[in-house]
Amino acid sequence: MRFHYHRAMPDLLTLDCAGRPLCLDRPRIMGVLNVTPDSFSDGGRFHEPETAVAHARAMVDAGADIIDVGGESTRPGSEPVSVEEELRRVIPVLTALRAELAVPLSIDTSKPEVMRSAVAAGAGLINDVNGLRAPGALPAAAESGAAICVMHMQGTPRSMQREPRYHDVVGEVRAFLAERASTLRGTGVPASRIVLDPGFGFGKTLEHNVALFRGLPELMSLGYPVLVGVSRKSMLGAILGGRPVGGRIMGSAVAAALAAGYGAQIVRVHDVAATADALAVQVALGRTMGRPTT
Ligand SMILES: Nc1nc2ncc(COP(=O)(O)OP(=O)(O)O)nc2c(=O)[nH]1
Repeated sequence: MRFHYHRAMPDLLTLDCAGRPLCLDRPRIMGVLNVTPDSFSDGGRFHEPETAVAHARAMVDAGADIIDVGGESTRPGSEPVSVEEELRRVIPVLTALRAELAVPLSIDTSKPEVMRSAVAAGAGLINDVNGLRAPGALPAAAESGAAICVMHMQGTPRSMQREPRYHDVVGEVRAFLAERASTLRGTGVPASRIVLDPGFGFGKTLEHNVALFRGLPELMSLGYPVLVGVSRKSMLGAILGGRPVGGRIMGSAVAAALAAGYGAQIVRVHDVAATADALAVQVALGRTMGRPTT
């Protein structure tokens, strides 16, 4: 059975990361580098620039195509970090990574000041879990020249998991992402700089996350690359019968392969080697709904 190429999908095979292109001819791996003391699964492990750079290099060696540097935890119930503190955490790491690594770098932030400084320090993609909703975030991202990953979140990290509610989670998330993409395009940002992300675990119950995952083809039909981040998240813990964070590597790798099978172009993960294996098998044996089969 031939899978028809998404007509809505532009012939977009390269994400423009401000001079470091990310080719989307196959599923790509975004390696997570949390430079925080309190991230939900690896907080504090890479707090120092030296250890952060060493971990980033190891992720690239294991198959990461882009490194996502984050200075503020967005786990449920997390407290915001000041601009100054976030800059203190991420800028030295971005500066060192820019000099050491050839892959594109991403900054995981919602603050326009951090976006601007991070791009100046070498970030080629702005990853905003807040969907550019902070004052000044949209122009900062648009003017940066970097690629932009816009993610859906209901509420804020502090409150989002209290009582997530949707009438039609896939339809509502799709509409939000469509509006964000259209608004960015209206500022002159080309499609080649836009990535969309449904935001698994950000103001969603397990049922919402499952519906969104199975609804990925509807997000793909918007015609932009889709990024999926479920690595080590509590939705997998629930699916695995309450499995703690440290026991979710296999589940995360399987989910990454399934996301790629639905056509997601980028997966954001902590465990790069396991994910690289899972994606290699998926590409070799699986269906790729977002791309022609021959
Ligand atoms: N685009 C995108 N960015 C994200 N950033 C952080 C997290 C949360 O995971 P992690 O960074 O491991 O935890 P923390 O926020 O506690 O640092 N998830 C996503 C995601 O799903 N998509």
